[in-house]
This record gives sequence, C-alpha cells and structure tokens, in this order.
Amino acid sequence: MLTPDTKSDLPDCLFRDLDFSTGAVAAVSGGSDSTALLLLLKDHLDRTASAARLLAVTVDHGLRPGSAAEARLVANFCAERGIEHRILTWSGDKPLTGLAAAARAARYNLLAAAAEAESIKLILTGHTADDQAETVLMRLARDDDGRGLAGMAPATLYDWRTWIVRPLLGARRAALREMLRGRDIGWIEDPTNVDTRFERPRLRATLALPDGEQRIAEALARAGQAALEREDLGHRAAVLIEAFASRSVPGLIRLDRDFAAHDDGKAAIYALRILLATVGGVSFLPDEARCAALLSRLRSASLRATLSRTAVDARRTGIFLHRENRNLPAPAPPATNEFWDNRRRITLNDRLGGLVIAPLGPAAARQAPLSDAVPASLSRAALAAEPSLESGVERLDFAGGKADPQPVSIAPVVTPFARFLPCFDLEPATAVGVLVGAPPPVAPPFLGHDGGRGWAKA
Ligand SMILES: Nc1ncnc2c1ncn2[C@@H]1O[C@H](COP(=O)(O)OP(=O)(O)OP(=O)(O)O)[C@@H](O)[C@H]1O
Repeated sequence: MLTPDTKSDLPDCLFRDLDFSTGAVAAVSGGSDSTALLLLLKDHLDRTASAARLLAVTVDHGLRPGSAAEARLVANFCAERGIEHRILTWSGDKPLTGLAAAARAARYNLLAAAAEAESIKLILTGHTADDQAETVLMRLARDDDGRGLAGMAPATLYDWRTWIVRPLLGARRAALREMLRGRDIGWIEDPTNVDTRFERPRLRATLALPDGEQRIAEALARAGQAALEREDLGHRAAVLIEAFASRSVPGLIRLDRDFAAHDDGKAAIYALRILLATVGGVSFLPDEARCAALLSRLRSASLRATLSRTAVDARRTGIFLHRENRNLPAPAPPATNEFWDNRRRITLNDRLGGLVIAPLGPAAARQAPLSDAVPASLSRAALAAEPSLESGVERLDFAGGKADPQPVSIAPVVTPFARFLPCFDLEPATAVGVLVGAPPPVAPPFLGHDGGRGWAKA
C-alpha cells in the first residue's frame, strides 16, 4: 500500500494499470478529494486514452437544503471542462436511524446503475490516505477483530458486477488541495465534515493536533500490514475450502472431518466463518471466538449445533452444513435484483405474472431423488430450505438448477461478499462461489492482473 512520506507529494502513476477500455464513472461530490480525482483522471485520460469514456456522477441525497445547488455546481464545473456529467437523486424513503449507511448504500446503487446503463465496468471514488487513516483509527477504537484494520480496499467489487476503485488511497488530502489551489480551483465544503456530533469529524479534529501526523503514519502502516495479513489468510482459507469442501446436494455443504483438525487452525476458522455466513444467508461473518469454539468441538465429537442460521451436523462421514429450517421467507412473487433469503439473487428474465418463489418445504423434499453419498435426513433438511419457483401448481425451477432458460433466474450468492467484495477477500469468495455454484466474480479492472494475490502490495 502506498504511504506517502510527505503531505505535499502526490504519488506518480495514480491510474497506472487501470483498465479504462469500457470507460470510467467518477463519483464526484464536489468536495476537494473527488474534484481532484476528476481533474487528475481527466488529465490522465487526455494523455493516455483520449477515446476512453469519462462520466462524472453526482448523487444528490436530498439530505441538506443546499444539496441540489451543490450538484448543479459540479455540473457546471464539468460542462466548462467538456466532461460528461449526470446528477442522480436519491428518492427512496429516508430511514430515521442508520441514515448514513442507507445514504451510502443508495449512493453505490445509483453509481452502479449509472455505470451499468452505459456499459461502463469501472467506478472511481476520491477516498484518500487521510480517509483511510481515520477509518483504521475508528476501527481500532472499536476493538475490531483485526480484519477491519486493513481499512478500505483499493478495489471493491460492488454487487458482484462493478468494480469500485480508490486510486487516491495513497494520496494525502493536503497534497490534493495544494494541487487544486495551484490551478485556482475551489471546492465545496460539506458542513457535516466538521460537525463534531459525528465520530469522523471529531477524530479528524484530533488529527490536526501536533501528534496527528505521527498517528496518521502509524495507522497507514498498520493498515498496510493488516491488508497483507488478511489477503494471506484469505488465500489459506481458499486452499482449505478447495481441498476439504464439496456440495453434496443443493443447499448442503460437506466438509471432510480432517478440515477441523487441520494444522492451519486460523485459516480453518476463517473458512468456516465465510461458509457459515454463506450457507445461512447472513451478511456478516459470525463471531470469530464462537467459530473457534465450534471448530474445536468439531475435532472430537459428533454434534449438532446452529450458528449464523446454519445447522451444523457433524457425523463420522463428514461435517454437514445447511440452512436451518426456521424463519424462511414466506411465499412471495419474485422481485428483480433482490436477494431471496439473502442466499440467492433473483433476476426476472420475463415479465410473467402469477409466479411465486417459496421454500421447497419438507413434503416436496421427501420426494426428491436421494444421493447415496449423503444421509437422507440431511439431504431432505437441506432441500426443504431451497427456493422453489412456482406458477400455480407447477414447479418451474428448483434451487436455481434448471439448465434451460427460466422466467426468473435464482443464482446462488456468497452472502457476506454479495454486495461488497473487497479485493483482499477475492480468493476465498471465489472458492466459496465455485462451491455453491455462484457465477464467477467479474475480473478485476487491472491490466495484466492475474486475478490472484498481491493487492495489498499494489
Ligand atoms: N454525493 C456524492 N456523489 C458522488 N460521489 C460521492 C458523493 N459523496 C461521496 N462520494 C464519493 O465517495 C468519496 C468519499 O466520500 P466522502 O463522503 O468521504 O467524501 P466527501 O467529503 O463527500 O467529498 P470528497 O471526498 O470529494 O472531499 C468521494 O470522494 C466521492 O468519490
């Protein structure tokens, strides 16, 4: 990870190796960082890829009185420089709690939709080294499990379809502002950035104190190290998943008993956490200590336990994981680009009416053909929780397994990474995706990148 030595240097080659062949969406709020991003990117493309499409997008969240006018300022700024620009408005319901998270989710959704509508595969944001240091310091204060200390990833796959890249993660805000001042360009100051009712502005104020630079340098060094460790752990977890896990019938994952006794216990715990979250359809990885305790019990005994909505059934013949048969979704018409039970992505291919998606249920599961390799009770328990697509009394598809085109596609997802897949976790996410039958993740947007490891060193 780039950690600039001084405040005033901008790293060279910010956009080196990025694949602009489908163009780029630049997410521009009008603040200093994203304004600098836009200008540096425009310079870069003018120099190296003048035919590449550049689309600047500003999201108007409608949360502050001046937001629409600010978005128009960005539009004017872009028009003066011949940059295509779009304003997208967040028009959905605004929740009373968790507003910042909802605004962020809406923002990425709008940015990805804009990119997709133009067949652009790359979104760039203006997050800086200062944002990174603040993120890491906030996570340290929360006693994070260590994974989060890697901070923001240099690239994140959104919704398993569009890469969001943060090329300024190695650049300091002061250097970007100096560059803007040098070109006589102003920016919008968001009042919430200095509103000390919020955690980040409070922290930012303390980083302006004399020891602030030292704390920033330490936080960035820590993030770099944590990123390397997370990537390495992910690699080892992927190796274990490939070696020890298989899918017996839809919805049922089997781990060899040797998995629990493997020497690389840390990687086994990490692999187990990702598998439990995926099988149970839970967006967050289950608690590390609870998974460690479960793994150690799995070493010795036969057992049945439930964690992360996943039933764990360890027998002599293997350790089996399937979605527990509680709190499954009620039968409902499928809605496009929604997750079913947080385990399947629904895409409507045809606007047919009268369709319902529902758990298969125990009665139909009893009639499903059995596999010799798996105990019948487990096979039926897993199948009962799988999605069934029905039209009246006819079952059109089951578990998304029909080869011929269906009016609705029901694709498995790797739940904890289905919305945001940080590049650090690409290897274990890919391994679990292969296991559950998810489509492969879109290749990272880096020229000559082998899709393997090495992000943290980029
Ligand atoms: N309203 C928005 N419209 C488009 N992109 C946005 C918007 N808000 C944030 N972003 C993107 O996310 C990045 C990080 O957001 P953050 O809220 O930290 O920045 P900001 O204070 O709004 O502005 P800046 O990063 O430009 O100084 C921005 O650099 C920008 O790329």
